[in-house]
Amino acid sequence: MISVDIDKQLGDFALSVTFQGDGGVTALFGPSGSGKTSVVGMIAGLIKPDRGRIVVDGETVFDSARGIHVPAHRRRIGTVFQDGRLFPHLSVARNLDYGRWMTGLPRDEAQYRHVTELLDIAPLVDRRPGALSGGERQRVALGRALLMKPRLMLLDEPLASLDAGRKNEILPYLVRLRDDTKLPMIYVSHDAGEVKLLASRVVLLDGGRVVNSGGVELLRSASS
Ligand SMILES: Nc1ncnc2c1ncn2[C@@H]1O[C@H](COP(=O)(O)OP(=O)(O)OP(=O)(O)O)[C@@H](O)[C@H]1O
Repeated sequence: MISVDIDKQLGDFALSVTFQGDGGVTALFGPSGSGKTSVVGMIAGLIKPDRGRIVVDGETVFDSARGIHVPAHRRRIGTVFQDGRLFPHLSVARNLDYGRWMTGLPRDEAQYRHVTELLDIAPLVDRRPGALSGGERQRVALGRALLMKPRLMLLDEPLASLDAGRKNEILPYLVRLRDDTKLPMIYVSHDAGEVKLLASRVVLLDGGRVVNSGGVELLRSASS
């Protein structure tokens, strides 16, 4: 489903990462500074690797040897960051529509209804992000990513900015999203509990390298 083999020098930090993800949730797990966000940025198309290859759903989106670097908005990858990154001056409805519009897709009313119901965000559509709780903002960010009909979801610590109560409020939505959409996902976290709940595969990163990969049982011996 996704295959990553990339090298990138970021200042003094050398990143060299190879892994494959299946159709389920693949967690990128590792301590702060291990390179998780940089890997996400390269899969999303926001950072260009120095060398390597990234294949998503059978399409090569980056290949240094063949000079392929598909721009981020053409990768059909839904990305959700820790802080949601909603546009503060746009209503929730317009935020939701943004990803779809950017990718040039026609509006799909049935999908819009389904996604807003799945995430319980229909009652929020007239508000601006400033009038939402942190958890509501993340649900809108998830909805915006889903509405661009991605073939892969990249979730970069989507719960990290939330307190424990809000985390527990959002986790069931992530489980629902995983089970309902069946979209492959890359889930970045340094919270072993979240990863055990959501992921089917774990890729352990440390110092810009993959130090192990396999099932969630790997987390028994890993520190968070
Ligand atoms: N543009 C850059 N220039 C120089 N160094 C960078 C750059 N981007 C990232 N780095 C360094 O690369 C390393 C990995 O950073 P990255 O944000 O990918 O780690 P992370 O595992 O996501 O960390 P965290 O869990 O704290 O978000 C860090 O040492 C960081 O300082």
